[in-house]
Amino acid sequence: MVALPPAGRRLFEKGRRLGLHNLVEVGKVCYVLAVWRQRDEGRKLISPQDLISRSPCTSASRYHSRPKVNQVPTKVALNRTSLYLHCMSTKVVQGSRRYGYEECKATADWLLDQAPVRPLVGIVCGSGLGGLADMLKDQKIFNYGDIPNFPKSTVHGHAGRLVFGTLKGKPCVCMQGRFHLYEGYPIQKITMPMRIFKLMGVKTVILTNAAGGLNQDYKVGDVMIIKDHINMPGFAGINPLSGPNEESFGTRFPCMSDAYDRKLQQLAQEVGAELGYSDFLREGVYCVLGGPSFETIAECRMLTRLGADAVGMSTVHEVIVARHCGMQVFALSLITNQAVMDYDSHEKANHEEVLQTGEQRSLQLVKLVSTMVARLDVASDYTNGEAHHC
Ligand SMILES: O=P(O)(O)O[C@H]1O[C@H](CO)[C@@H](O)[C@H]1O
Ligand SMILES: Nc1nc2[nH]cnc2c(=O)[nH]1
Repeated sequence: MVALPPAGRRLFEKGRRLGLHNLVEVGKVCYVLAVWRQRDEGRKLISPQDLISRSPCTSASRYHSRPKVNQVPTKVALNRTSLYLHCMSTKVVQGSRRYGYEECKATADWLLDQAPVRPLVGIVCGSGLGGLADMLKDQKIFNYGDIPNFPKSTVHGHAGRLVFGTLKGKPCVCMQGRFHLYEGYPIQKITMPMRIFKLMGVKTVILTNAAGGLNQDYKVGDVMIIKDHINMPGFAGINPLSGPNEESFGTRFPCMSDAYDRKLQQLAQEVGAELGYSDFLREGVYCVLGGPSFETIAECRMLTRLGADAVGMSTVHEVIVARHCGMQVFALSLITNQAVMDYDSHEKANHEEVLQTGEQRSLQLVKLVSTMVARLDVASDYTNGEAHHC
């Protein structure tokens, strides 16, 4: 065993504590930590691409005569001469920079390398609303479990697949399944896909969710255009932007009074009216709670008094992160159940009813969203028009 410099030794030990006994065989390696011997270089965390482009004669690249971009060296030799390399799982990296730019970039690059299109529109499917992804043409599907750094879906009704394709000619990416606080993931992790969307070139994010109707005028099956939100966990300091600000994504103190794009709300109203959906199309305020327990009667009454029209366990965290990095946001709630407000009621909120309502309204939601996407005025930063296709 060669003598490692202290920084390298600490990382090596940390990797072992995390169970990475054979670093050489860590499959989902996304980062390479290069510890340079030269004092003035210090410690550097670099992406595989950087490593490959910057140091063509490292032991890693020598081992794999010419590693492809995004192909992380699977075997790393340690040598005394100039460079010590360690392949680390993101677990190790998390300790210093949690779900930051580098991890998001590595995942975005990994996806773009294989995706058929550079998406301009990102869609998130709520509980039971995964059918939205089926409308994409020329699909390329990634299971979440195969995507570096991506969490896995654990909730019934969230398939756990990222689907690329085109919708009415617009390049899209669709999350067939999202992540929730109650699944036990850190809030930064559940919102990470928004930053990955951004880095892939997404301009507009369309989020859908299943929600309980608090507004007494709402009926099961109504579709609510979200015009504003109440971030209940945020009141307790649970906000995806807590911690050091990632300046490369956005400002420390992002504005939220314009979170939901007004023009897109208008477009949804117009499209809804044209499709004959006005009877069940609403506009209101969505309140997020942590879940997974549904609300008590007293909680529902309180939320109504606070001005919420619908309650759920998602979306708001994603919206905050999407707005922080400058994407345009539109969101819809499908009212899958009536929140129970009355002690005489025998109704009980349950996930089966949520999924069932999703299925029943699926067609109309698909039509509404796809017609909106067809009319979206999105343009790519990737200059010439053809660049949407990779
Ligand atoms: O918000 P989505 O993901 O649509 O799911 C909603 O439905 C589930 C409860 O039935 C909760 O996860 C709630 O947040
Ligand atoms: N918190 C919450 N989430 C939901 N998702 C679908 N229905 C509900 C509900 O009634 N309450």
